[in-house]
Amino acid sequence: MNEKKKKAGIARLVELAGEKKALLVWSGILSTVSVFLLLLPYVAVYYVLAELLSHAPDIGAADAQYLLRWAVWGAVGMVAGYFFMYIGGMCSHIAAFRILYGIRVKLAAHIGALPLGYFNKTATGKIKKIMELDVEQIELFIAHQLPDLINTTVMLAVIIAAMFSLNIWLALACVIPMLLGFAVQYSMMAGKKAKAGLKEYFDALENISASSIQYVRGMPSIKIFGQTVHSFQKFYDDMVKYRDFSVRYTDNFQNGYVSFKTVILSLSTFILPVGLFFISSDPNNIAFATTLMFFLVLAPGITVPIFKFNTFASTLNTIAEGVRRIDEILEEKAVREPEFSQKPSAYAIQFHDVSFSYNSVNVLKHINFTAPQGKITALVGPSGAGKSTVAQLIPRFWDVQKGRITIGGVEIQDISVNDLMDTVSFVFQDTFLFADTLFNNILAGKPMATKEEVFAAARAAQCHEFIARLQNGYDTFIGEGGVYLSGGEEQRVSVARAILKNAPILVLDEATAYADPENEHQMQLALQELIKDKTVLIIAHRLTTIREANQILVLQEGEIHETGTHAELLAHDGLYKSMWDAYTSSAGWQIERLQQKEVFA
Ligand SMILES: Nc1ncnc2c1ncn2[C@@H]1O[C@H](COP(=O)(O)OP(=O)(O)OP(=O)(O)O)[C@@H](O)[C@H]1O
Repeated sequence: MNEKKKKAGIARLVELAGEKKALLVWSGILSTVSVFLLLLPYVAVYYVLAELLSHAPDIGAADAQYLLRWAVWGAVGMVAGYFFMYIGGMCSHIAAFRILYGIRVKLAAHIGALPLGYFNKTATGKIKKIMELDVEQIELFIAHQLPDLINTTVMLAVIIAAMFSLNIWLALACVIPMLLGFAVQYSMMAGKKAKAGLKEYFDALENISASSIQYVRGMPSIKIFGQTVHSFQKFYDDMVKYRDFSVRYTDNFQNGYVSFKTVILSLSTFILPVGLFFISSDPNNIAFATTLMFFLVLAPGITVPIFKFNTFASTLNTIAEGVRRIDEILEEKAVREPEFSQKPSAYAIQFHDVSFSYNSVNVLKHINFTAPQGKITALVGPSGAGKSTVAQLIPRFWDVQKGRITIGGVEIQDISVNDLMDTVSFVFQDTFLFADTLFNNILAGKPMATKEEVFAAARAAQCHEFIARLQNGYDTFIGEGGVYLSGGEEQRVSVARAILKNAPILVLDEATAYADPENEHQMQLALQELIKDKTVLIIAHRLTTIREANQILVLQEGEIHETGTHAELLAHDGLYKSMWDAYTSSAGWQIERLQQKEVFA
């Protein structure tokens, strides 16, 4: 009930800016000072006009000194105004980059604390767009538009006040059309329809960002199947949607904007008839003629701040939407950390009646098993049975909804995320290597490791030889601009990383998937080194790789269907036996080759 009202838009942006807003205040003050200075040339024009018109029949009688003095004041105002504007701009730029940095660090820290399950592929594009584009928009706004907003508001207020103090009728002739123009624009840019349109615009951009990442990643498949961009339906649809939306959006606002622009550019047209009406009734009123001329000079000058002001309505909406999306990430629930981390002293993994659903689709039902310390437990089963989900629950990709998972008797939610990550090593099917040297890629397993430790891990993972053959050895750069490794080589590098990390629990999810028969043997040697004395949970479709496991859990439709050793399960003649028969008949020739290799090894 007492929940603090959530701030939005600029107010939330200022909140996000935190203590860095002092510079923003300075920028605002300096901008305001510059406005007053930049108005000096207008004041000079007014007094010069007054002096000249008061000597209308004989302009040569005007006080030249007086005119010169005002001309100098006008010039001084202009130079000083630009100087203050420059300093104000510097302040706002420094503030903007600091705030930008602060927001990115905050986002990065929060993203780092999110459960690993959050990072599915769609989220990647979305996060990328928010961290790059939305944050960038905020930088532009703070550096340029916020000082302009202050500057323009003050300038308009002062000019309008001056107009009314000079002549109320001429001021009304100028201000009424201006207000009407704004009203039309505001109703279009700040109305519900515009906000909905903006949301649609941001969604369209996020979709394009996400689907373009998928498009680029999926390029090999698209090429192999000889298809075109049109065939990658999602990307194509998103681009069409964006195009149609942009045309519609522009079309909606075009009428309003053109009317607004026409009115503002023709302010003199409204001032002139009113002025002429008054002059006709009192032709000798020099003071009024001076004021009228001043209004006519001022009218084109005032259009610049008016146009700037006009863009703010849409900018404010854009910023509000950007800030909302940044908050969407910041509000994403981080992994809940225990108040006091308990470190397990033993490393058997136990699932106690665990059930789990993704978005209310139940994928694991009442899972109970123990993966004993120092032993190998294999998870097998048909595709979609829930094997990876079981494995991913251990390092808390997601938290279980029912039941408990313990390591050495300690519930995983009572172990701090850092300690849990130190306890568990993961080797995935899709290895992620950083765009860095091979040495640093292995070092990531234990950042404080010595060179010798890194080399020893690489030797144990059977990758030392191929690394040594590369021209730059361990200093070879991986990825863009460097060398590309085969899938099997990449997997061995990630095994080297895991060997270096030397965590007591090891989860291998299809870790040998990319190994061909030639390097499968090497991969097996690497894994044997890695799993020594560890609690190992291994998922493999190649059933030959898990024959020696101490226990095999057979999963089907989210339930443990059978448990036993390879021999026991074959004797049982159930699901495992039929999987084994299917596997060995389809892969028979490969097994023969591997067995031959094992004999000769
Ligand atoms: N992030 C996710 N969001 C929603 N559903 C998911 C997610 N990940 C997996 N699923 C679903 O959960 C079920 C189990 O998936 P899981 O990947 O655990 O199975 P698996 O046995 O490892 O399959 P495979 O052998 O094909 O890798 C599947 O129906 C899958 O579609």
